[in-house]
Amino acid sequence: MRDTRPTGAVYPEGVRVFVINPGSTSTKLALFTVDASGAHPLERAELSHPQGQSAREDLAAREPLVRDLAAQWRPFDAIAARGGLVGPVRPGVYAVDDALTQVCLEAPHGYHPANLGAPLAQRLAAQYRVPAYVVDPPTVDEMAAVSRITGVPGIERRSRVHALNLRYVARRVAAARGLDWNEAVLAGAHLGGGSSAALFVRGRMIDATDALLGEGPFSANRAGTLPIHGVLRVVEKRGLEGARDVLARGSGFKGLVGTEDLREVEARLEDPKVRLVVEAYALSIAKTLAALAAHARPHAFFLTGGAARFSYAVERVRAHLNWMAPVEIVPGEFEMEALAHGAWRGYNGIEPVRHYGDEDGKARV
Ligand SMILES: Nc1ncnc2c1ncn2[C@@H]1O[C@H](COP(=O)(O)OP(=O)(O)O)[C@@H](O)[C@H]1O
Ligand SMILES: CCCC(=O)OP(=O)(O)O
Repeated sequence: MRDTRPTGAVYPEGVRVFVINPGSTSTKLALFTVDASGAHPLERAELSHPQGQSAREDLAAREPLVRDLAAQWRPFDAIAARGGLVGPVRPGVYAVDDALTQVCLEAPHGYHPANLGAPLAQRLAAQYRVPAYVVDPPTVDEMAAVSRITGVPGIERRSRVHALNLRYVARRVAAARGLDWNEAVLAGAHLGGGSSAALFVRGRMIDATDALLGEGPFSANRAGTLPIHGVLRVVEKRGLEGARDVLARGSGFKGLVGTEDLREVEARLEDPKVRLVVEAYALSIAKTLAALAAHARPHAFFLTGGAARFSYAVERVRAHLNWMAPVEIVPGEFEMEALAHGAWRGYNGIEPVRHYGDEDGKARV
C-alpha cells in the first residue's frame, strides 16, 4: 500500500484523484491522473437533477452515485471536492477536516449543493484511507475594501462566485493571450445554474458578484440583481423563506420561461417571448462585466460555464462588449481539472495545504 501521506517529494507517476463536484443542476464526478504535465481524465460521469430543499435531501440523493463510482474507479490516491458556502476565505487548497465538513453541513453561511463536496469527500476519505481536499471554494473573497461598501450601513457586498472555474479560466485566458498573470486585468463570467462574475487584477480577484441571493446577471434558476421594491414585494407576498426559495431556485429562466435547462431555451428561440428573455440575459451579463471594468480597463473579457455553450446568447454578450475589449468564449467548465490539479498540488506538497478556520485561511477583509 503506497504511503499516501503528502510529502515534499513529487511522485514521478501520476497521482490518481477522485473528483466530486456537486452543482445546483448537476453532480459531476471524475477520476484523473495528475502529474507535472497536468490533469488527465480517466473517467467522467454527470448526473443532472433539480436542487433539493436541504443538505440532507441532496446528500441522500447524491451519495449513492458517489459511492458506487468510487468503488468502480478505485484505487485512487486522493479525493478533491468543490467547496461550499464557507464564509470569506482566501483562495487555495484546503484539507477536508471536521471544521470544514461541519460548516458545510450546518451551513451558517447559506446552503448550496456545493456544500456537499466536503462531507462526501470526508466519508470516502475515511473509507479509502486517502487525503481529501477542497480547492478555491465559492466564497473565496479578495475584494478590495472599496468594493464592499453599499448605500446601507452594515450591509456589505460579498463575493460568492464560481471561484474555482473563474480563477482557472482567467489564468488560461491570460496564458493564451500572452499576458503575465501578475500583470493581467481580466473580467469574466461563469454562466451555470448560477451566473457569477469577477474582476482579476494582477492575480487578485478584487471585485466579484454574489451568485446566490446576491447580485449579478440572472441565471438558469436565480434572480440576479433586483430592484429593492421588487425584493420587498416578493417577501411581502411569500414570506422570508418563500422569497429565499423562489429567488434562489425558482427565478431566472425557470421563472420566466419555465425551464432551467438552457438547451431547451436554445431550442425555443423562435418564440419572441423566449428570445426577448435571452436578450435580457445577455444584456445583464454584459452590464455586469462592463461595471467590473470600471475598476480598470480589461485586457479581455471571458465567458465560461455550461451555458457558455449557448452560442446565440454569448454572441449577444460579445456584441455588447467587444467595443471595450476582446471577448473570449471558453465553453463548459474546468472545475474538475482545477479540483484534480489542486489536490495534486496539496498531495505533493507543491502548494501549502490550508486549514479552514486557521489564520492562513481567513480572507484579508
Ligand atoms: N450545450 C448547451 N447549450 C446551452 N446551455 C447549456 C449547454 N450545456 C449546458 N448548458 C446549461 O448550463 C447550465 C449548467 O451549467 P454548469 O456550469 O454545467 O452546471 P452547474 O451550474 O449545475 O454547475 C444549465 O442551465 C444547462 O442547461
Ligand atoms: C454560489 C456560486 C456557485 C454556484 O452558483 O454554482 P452552480 O452554478 O452550480 O449553482
